[in-house]
Amino acid sequence: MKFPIPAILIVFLFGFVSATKQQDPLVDLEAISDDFIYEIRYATPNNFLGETLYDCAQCLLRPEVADALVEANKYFQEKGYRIRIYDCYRPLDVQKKMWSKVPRATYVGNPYGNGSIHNRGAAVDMTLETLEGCFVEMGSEYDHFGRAAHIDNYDFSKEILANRKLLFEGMRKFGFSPIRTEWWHFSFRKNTGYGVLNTPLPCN
Ligand SMILES: C[C@@H](N)C(=O)N[C@H](C)C(=O)O
Ligand SMILES: [Zn+2]
Repeated sequence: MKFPIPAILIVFLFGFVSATKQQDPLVDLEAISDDFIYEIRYATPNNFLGETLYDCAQCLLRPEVADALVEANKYFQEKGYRIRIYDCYRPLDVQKKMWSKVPRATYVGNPYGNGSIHNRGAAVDMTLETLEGCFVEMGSEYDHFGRAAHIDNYDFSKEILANRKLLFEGMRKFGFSPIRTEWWHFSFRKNTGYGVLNTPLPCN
């Protein structure tokens, strides 16, 4: 099949621009919006490893992922909720520590395989709370690695199922997909196009 030269050039340029864009540096979510609540668990010992893994509590994401999350948060705010962030970008070395404790790809991305979408700055772990700061029950604790966290488990009260529905529907509208085994984890679309990073969080 023959393509005219300008068409080939346009396809090439589009590919180049979008590949470059996907390697854009990470942005700090707090610098672009004041409307999130942060509880970065891996910056505290209150996590499944029981140790502090980050030197500071920051939510870094690829720019287009951060922008989409801001839009998702606006959507939830209109409904009386807001996003509480548990984790964003995660350096590959931290992923290795997690894997040494839980080497199960259903719950922790394999750092010796494709890595985690968190390592690419394109995933977020989060929940919802009301605008008054009240807890919204999702059926399990964050990082509970078991059936109570699975999104295809419907063995919950109507209230919990409604809360999960709100969460998943809202996130999907803005390009985020959940994973089957963790209700709190959302990966942004086209996520494997972003490179894996191992830069520590730039704490000042
Ligand atoms: C460890 C947990 N919070 C998580 O993010 N798991 C997914 C599968 C990941 O590591 O990418
Ligand atoms: Zn996650």
